[in-house]
Amino acid sequence: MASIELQNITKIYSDTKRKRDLLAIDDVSLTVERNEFLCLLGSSGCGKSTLLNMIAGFEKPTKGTVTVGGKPVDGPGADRGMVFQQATLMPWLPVWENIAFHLRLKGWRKADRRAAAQEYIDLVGLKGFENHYPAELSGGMSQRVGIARALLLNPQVILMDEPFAALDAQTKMDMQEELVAIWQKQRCTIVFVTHSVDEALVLGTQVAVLTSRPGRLRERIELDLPRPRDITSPRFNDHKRHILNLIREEGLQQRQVAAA
Ligand SMILES: Nc1ncnc2c1ncn2[C@@H]1O[C@H](COP(=O)(O)OP(=O)(O)OP(=O)(O)O)[C@@H](O)[C@H]1O
Repeated sequence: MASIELQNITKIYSDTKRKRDLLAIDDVSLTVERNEFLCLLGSSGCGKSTLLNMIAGFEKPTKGTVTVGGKPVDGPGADRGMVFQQATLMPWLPVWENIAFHLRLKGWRKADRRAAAQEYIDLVGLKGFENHYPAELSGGMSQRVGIARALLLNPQVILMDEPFAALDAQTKMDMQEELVAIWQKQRCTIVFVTHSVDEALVLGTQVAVLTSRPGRLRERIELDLPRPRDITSPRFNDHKRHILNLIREEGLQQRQVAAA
């Protein structure tokens, strides 16, 4: 059974201030198989976050259906973990309590929460920082906490919305490598939003390229590249050239529409 299925998804936002509707997503159908790492790629405003938020259950499609593990999505659920661009940690709680926060809501005892958190603290490389507070962490460390928090409930699916966008180049590369290692170890399905072609090619098993607004599925590309990815290899660059051409065509079409 597919992990995620989007069937003929359309999303229209009502812009009440300007008294008009905005077609954000137009008839997108997409299947994500179990253990796949799908990168959603497209220009700013093409609807990547909107699609992700519909899988998360934060937004409802205007038309179409979203199912995860065969069940229709009708709101957020523990089967889907979410990682945002900013880690949104609770500043008054130490690292381990931030990671195990869901367990606190479920009424787990402190010692059990602490033990459950440790496994994920080790997994994301935060050993030694268990009792640090968010203000004492770097951007990359905060994102590690966010990833550990999402993994703790052992979700089928992890949804990531540009989680490394605010990090410096070196930390970003390190985090990408770590994320691939975690994904290989945990065997979960990841949908990862990015506007970086390189990031999509380094991470994904597949890339879904969206058109400029309204977001439609322009092309889905299977990445048959060995890991770790060699960003200088001819095959990597063939994919990159192809995707950049698609994005360039999109930009051109958008400018022609705007000028008409
Ligand atoms: N809650 C909302 N109400 C109204 N319009 C919205 C809402 N959320 C998003 N939009 C609009 O829908 C379109 C798609 O937005 P979305 O954030 O999904 O794009 P994106 O591809 O993730 O962009 P970016 O890469 O810049 O984050 C945009 O035009 C945006 O203004």
